[in-house]
Amino acid sequence: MEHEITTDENRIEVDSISSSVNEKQVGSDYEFSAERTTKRRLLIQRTESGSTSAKNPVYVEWYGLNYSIPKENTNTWKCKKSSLESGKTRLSIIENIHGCANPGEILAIMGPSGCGKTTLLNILGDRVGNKGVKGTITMNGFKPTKCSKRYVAYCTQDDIFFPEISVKDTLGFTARLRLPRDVPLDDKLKQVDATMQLLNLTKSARTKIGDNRVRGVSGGERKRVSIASELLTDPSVILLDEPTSGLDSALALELAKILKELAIKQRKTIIIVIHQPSSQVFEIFDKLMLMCDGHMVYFGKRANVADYLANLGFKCHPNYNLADYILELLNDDASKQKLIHSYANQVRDDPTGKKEIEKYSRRKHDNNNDIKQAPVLCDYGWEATFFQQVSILTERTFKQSLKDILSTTELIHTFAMAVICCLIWFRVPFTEENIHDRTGSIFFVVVFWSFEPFLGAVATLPMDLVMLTKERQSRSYRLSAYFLSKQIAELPLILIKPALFTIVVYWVTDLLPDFGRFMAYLVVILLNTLTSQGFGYFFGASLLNVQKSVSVGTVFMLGSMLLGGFYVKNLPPGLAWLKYLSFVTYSYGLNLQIQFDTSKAQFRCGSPESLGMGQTSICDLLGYNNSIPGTIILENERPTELPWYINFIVLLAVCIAVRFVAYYCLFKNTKK
Ligand SMILES: Nc1ncnc2c1ncn2[C@@H]1O[C@H](COP(=O)(O)OP(=O)(O)OP(=O)(O)O)[C@@H](O)[C@H]1O
Repeated sequence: MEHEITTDENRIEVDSISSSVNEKQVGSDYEFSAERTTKRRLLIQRTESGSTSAKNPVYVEWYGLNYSIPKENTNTWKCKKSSLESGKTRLSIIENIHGCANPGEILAIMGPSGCGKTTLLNILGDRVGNKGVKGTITMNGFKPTKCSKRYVAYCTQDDIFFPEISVKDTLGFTARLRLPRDVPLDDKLKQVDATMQLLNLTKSARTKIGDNRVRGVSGGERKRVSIASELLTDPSVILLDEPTSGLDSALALELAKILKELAIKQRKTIIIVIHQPSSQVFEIFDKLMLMCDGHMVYFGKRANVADYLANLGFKCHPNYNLADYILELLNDDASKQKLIHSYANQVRDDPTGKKEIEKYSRRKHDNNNDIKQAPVLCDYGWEATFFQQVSILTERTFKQSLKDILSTTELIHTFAMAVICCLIWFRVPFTEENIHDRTGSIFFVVVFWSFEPFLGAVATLPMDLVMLTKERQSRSYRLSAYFLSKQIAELPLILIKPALFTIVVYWVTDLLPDFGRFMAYLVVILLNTLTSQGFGYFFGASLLNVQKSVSVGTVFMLGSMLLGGFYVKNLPPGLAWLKYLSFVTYSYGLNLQIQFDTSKAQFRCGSPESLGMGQTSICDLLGYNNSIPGTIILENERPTELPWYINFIVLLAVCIAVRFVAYYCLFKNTKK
């Protein structure tokens, strides 16, 4: 044994455990040795003195917790009864749960799959809202507030990250957003390095996180990044949902030891949901809560569980892993019923479990009266100022969106469309018979740069939602900072493709050879791109579902295209106003004005042969000898009579307004 760590309740010989594990695990990418143990200890000690959690330990207690969800078409008597009581059929997910977790300890929650462990953790981490939740949760004896939630870190079962960002950057952004604002940036980055070393992530620091589309770090490394990003913020309470899944046994044990040392040295309160811990990991836990079918089966010291079970007639063989044995019992119908009833019987005089947890909570017994009786307070509403939030999030969004918006596939796609347009409309002559080709190319480019940015934007908000929710729940930043940074970061990226496309296609298809007109045409295409991107954000924010927003948004875009003035010149009587609702009308109208409303636009008169059967030349009709002025064509082609500046102002106003509406929808939809 190298060293002993003493808690108030029991002595845990953390390092004696390590000696029984193979020093070098075959197939593991992990250095597991005495050297590693020393390193871990040094890293934790280095942060020990400056630890926020050490200064703000938090005692978490909960009692009488119930959670139910609406359920339709159920025939069970239980649901019928609750239906009568509440006027609604409800399904109970967890019932009458109580427990407590003290600073310096690890509480493990175990039970078979689907028994309600994650639900309980979600409730403790305030991730389910108030609907359907009954019971009391306290932090240092007070109800949790927005402020106290900042002291709670929740490491979810699913690791949620931006796939294109590297491990180090991911942790760096978290540190900059969530570490106290008075900590200098250098120290925040040092903290990132220390946390990466602690979780052995230094080797993969520059590797992107990845996902099922992008190859990145391994599953175990991603899990460690997830844990690192929570540990980094130095929380007083850490909730971890299956942190060891995807880790090999050596890594799982090392992680358990890191958590144990953090708990003891930094006075952290750790609650961990775990499926099947090895016996060494199991030994590290201080308290244990067993659940089955939404009920409690045991709450108390981990060291006492074997005796508790033995007294009920379930004696574990000394050579058998106790954790495995417990799960076997909880998966067996007869034994689980006995265990549920025994526990219910034990607390029958204490229906909410309040008295029971007083036995185990050290809140009233620990020495520091100031802390244990105080609510959890914080100095600022947010760790980073609004402008810091915007700048950090802009940098992060830019890094991620750069790979999404300007990916090779996207660039090839734009290049291919430019080639097709150049081939189809190569040097369209300024002749009467080619007027339709010219207006067709103008319309197509407007429509292309409506659909392309729309489809790119419509999915981003629903896809960011999980990350947004996770980070907003830990009060990392304001929603307005997120939305503003998204606009700033994506603005230059979204404009690059239409700009390149227009530069090439404009000159190859031989639109009006006038630089000023070209620039005006380009500005309209870019403004049109931003407007349709804004509509993408709007549909994404209002429906927050990729499939639904794409479906509804596509109908809107097709409607805008049909009303844009190219396909239908004369709408049915009474419906002519509809064209003013389409932003394409304004962009297309503007570009027609740019191309035709000038004396430079002259179109050679066509002959009866070149115009085709039955076509009468405009020159013959209006008495032009050689060429038709563009203004005459504009009269016939343009979708509205509006002057160019009105078209421009309306397009600009729609572009800005739709973003405000999108933000409002996002705000409404993400508000609890
Ligand atoms: N919002 C919900 N809607 C429908 N069912 C739900 C909801 N929340 C929880 N449940 C159900 O409640 C039960 C408990 O779920 P929970 O995720 O808490 O289980 P668990 O013990 O964490 O399982 P696992 O170990 O497999 O993750 C499951 O049967 C789940 O399907």
